[in-house]
Amino acid sequence: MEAKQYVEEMQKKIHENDRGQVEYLQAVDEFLPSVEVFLKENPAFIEANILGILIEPERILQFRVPWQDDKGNWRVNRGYRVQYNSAIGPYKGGLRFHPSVNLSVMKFLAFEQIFKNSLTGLPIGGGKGGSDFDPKGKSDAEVMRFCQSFMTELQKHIGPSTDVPAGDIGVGGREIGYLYGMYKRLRNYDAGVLTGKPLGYWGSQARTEATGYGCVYFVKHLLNDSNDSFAGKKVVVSGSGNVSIYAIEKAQELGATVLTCSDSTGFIYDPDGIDVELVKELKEKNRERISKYVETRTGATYYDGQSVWDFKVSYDIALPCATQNEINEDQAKILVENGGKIVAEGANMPCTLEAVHVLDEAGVYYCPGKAANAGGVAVSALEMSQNAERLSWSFEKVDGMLDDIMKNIYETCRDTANRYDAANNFVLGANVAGFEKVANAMISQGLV
Ligand SMILES: NC(=O)C1=CN([C@@H]2O[C@H](COP(=O)(O)OP(=O)(O)OC[C@H]3O[C@@H](n4cnc5c(N)ncnc54)[C@H](OP(=O)(O)O)[C@@H]3O)[C@@H](O)[C@H]2O)C=CC1
Ligand SMILES: O=C(O)CCC(=O)C(=O)O
Repeated sequence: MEAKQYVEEMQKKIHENDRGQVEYLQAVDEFLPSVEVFLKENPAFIEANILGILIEPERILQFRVPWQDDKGNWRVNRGYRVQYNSAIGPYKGGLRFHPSVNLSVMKFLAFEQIFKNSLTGLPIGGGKGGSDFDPKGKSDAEVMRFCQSFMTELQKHIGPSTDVPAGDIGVGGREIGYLYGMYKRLRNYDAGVLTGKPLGYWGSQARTEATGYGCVYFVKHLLNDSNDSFAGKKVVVSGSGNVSIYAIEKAQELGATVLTCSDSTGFIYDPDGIDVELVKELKEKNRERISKYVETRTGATYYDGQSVWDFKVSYDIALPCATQNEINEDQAKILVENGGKIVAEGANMPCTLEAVHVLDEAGVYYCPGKAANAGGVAVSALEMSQNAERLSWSFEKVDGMLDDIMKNIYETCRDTANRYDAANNFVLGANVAGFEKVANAMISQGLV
């Protein structure tokens, strides 16, 4: 069968089988057409029906999570773990606690994680999990009881050599601590079962910073290719969580001015450059709304209920770091009109397919999340290595390794795109390079 026909048949089948799973189908629709060039050159993969097998998750777990709130009421949420592909290593990927979590969101994230993890060059397979539990507005005790109940079930399915969860939206050091404590109680000591652990007990230096820093390192290497740098650049960032904070910090350290940050209620415009220490205090420490920023920084403006991506202001680089589908087609047009030349995704799938098309047409360098935000999971894999050898490496060592890994990912995407006469098509580069390694591993293992 011809590669084109094979890919189209796969797309049709998945749309029939998983009707209504909007985010998941979007991720698949981005991926499948871009590996056609590779399959054309390698028909043996078509004969092995590699896509048909790869596209089916190895296992999907769904479970109930009962927990008691501070008033003694019993509540229940839905828990998930999608163990998508283990061809190159144990399932690896974060846990998301957010009311928007459903099976489609979990599957899209786990699917993208397969190729992201492959791109890191480290031995990690793809998985993702989470719950529709909303930690916002809950007391520490409520979050703790939820995490303990969640782990009571999840522990049956994970382990340092089988599946190693970490954080994502709504899951930071506090949640990882509660989850780890419960795992340890039920299964005895196993430091490597979760990553993103606090530094006091088996966490890795630079894991907190890794996704945001890594995203900026990816862009740094892209800029280096044309003898350019972050110095003097204007940057817009969305979100004010883990990824955003450290993307802002590193971009400013490299000489850029970051003009914006946001949360789900509105955004901040600070023409003098975002005060990242203030954002850390508000969001990481006090769990406040970002609107509080302007109480301290009076030169900044808060735009209530509005998106950064509707804002008209001149900038060079956009780093969407909040959530999926935050930039639609119209907003991509505004981004281009604003002068944006590079979009690097700190978040997973923050641009719709239509938005990506607008950016491509305008010649914007579009760096997809599975490449640009791979620094977080890469340092998670380094945390696993440190846990296994019962050692802790220095911040400088881990940060240096992160920079090298991001350079390697950037060059792999660039060179793979060039190999298929698709210069600067980092979607093709990331998908083909990530896929090739996983597909080869699956075939050599007998496609089981
Ligand atoms: N943490 C990591 O290591 C990695 C994270 N990512 C991705 O980066 C993104 C951000 O994750 P992370 O920083 O860890 O998460 P956090 O929970 O730390 O922060 C998320 C930020 O995004 C905002 N946000 C979340 N959902 C929405 C929404 N529906 N609309 C508008 N704003 C929203 C939040 O605002 P509010 O506080 O109001 O909810 C918050 O500012 C996600 O796409 C995640 O999958 C990718 C790779 C690794
Ligand atoms: O650190 C990890 O294992 C997971 C990070 C993650 O969830 C992601 O890359 O989207």
